[in-house]
Amino acid sequence: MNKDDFLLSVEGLTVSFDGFKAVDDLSFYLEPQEIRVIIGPNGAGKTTVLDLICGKTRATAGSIRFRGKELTKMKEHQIVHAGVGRKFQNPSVFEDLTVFENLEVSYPMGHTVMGSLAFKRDAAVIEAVESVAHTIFLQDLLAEPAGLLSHGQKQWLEIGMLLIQKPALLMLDEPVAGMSVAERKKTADLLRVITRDHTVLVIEHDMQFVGDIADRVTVMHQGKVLSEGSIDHVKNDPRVIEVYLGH
Ligand SMILES: Nc1ncnc2c1ncn2[C@@H]1O[C@H](COP(=O)(O)OP(=O)(O)OP(=O)(O)O)[C@@H](O)[C@H]1O
Repeated sequence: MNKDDFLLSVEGLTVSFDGFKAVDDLSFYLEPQEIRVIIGPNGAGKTTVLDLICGKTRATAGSIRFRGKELTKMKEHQIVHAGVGRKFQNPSVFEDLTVFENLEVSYPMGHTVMGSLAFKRDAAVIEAVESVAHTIFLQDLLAEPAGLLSHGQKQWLEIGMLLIQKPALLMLDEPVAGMSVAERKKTADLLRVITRDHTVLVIEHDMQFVGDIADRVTVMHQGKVLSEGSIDHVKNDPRVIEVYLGH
């Protein structure tokens, strides 16, 4: 694949915190519409990589190219605008608003929560909300306050709040943590649907789930790539077994 064909190219990415390199000369490449999962032991630098891509943390060195743009030079809101959506580990939905309203306020029209509630709903917004609600299995719960949803449903709603902004790259930090087995399975189905239009970068520890969703797996250790490839490739890599899977 030509380098320009990658959706995201991370090269030589490094960040030091008081001399400690949490991410150390890291390079990896994402193809359009792939699901990539980053795995690795605690402290390997996985979350920091997502922080660097979304602009929350500034790189010490290296480059993050996304659709021809250099993200390391951009501010967080510019990176969102460029098409990168990030979901953190804990769901942060608006508990007092309904499912419909949570999706509506996330629709990319620059509304504040109050401004958005006051404005007249137009057909395009309603259509987008209903379509996303269907994708995230909440089409029958549009009038339900988000605070009454299960933990798993809140996670899906938050994914929906990103989807409605149509990011080209969706980054999810441990999306199935705290979910039931049935919810994990539905989330795997959801991610497969999402990749028809989006590239997905996921951090995950649950190896069953990783095997269910990953096109490719990148294993991190001490801020670097330890191994990369299919789930079978990394599962059988003796270095991965030694530092991660064997524990
Ligand atoms: N802002 C920061 N300042 C100082 N050190 C940090 C900062 N952010 C992360 N670190 C350190 O960088 C290392 C990598 O942390 P990170 O959270 O990226 O690891 P991780 O692979 O996501 O781990 P986990 O699986 O436990 O979430 C850790 O040693 C952490 O303490």
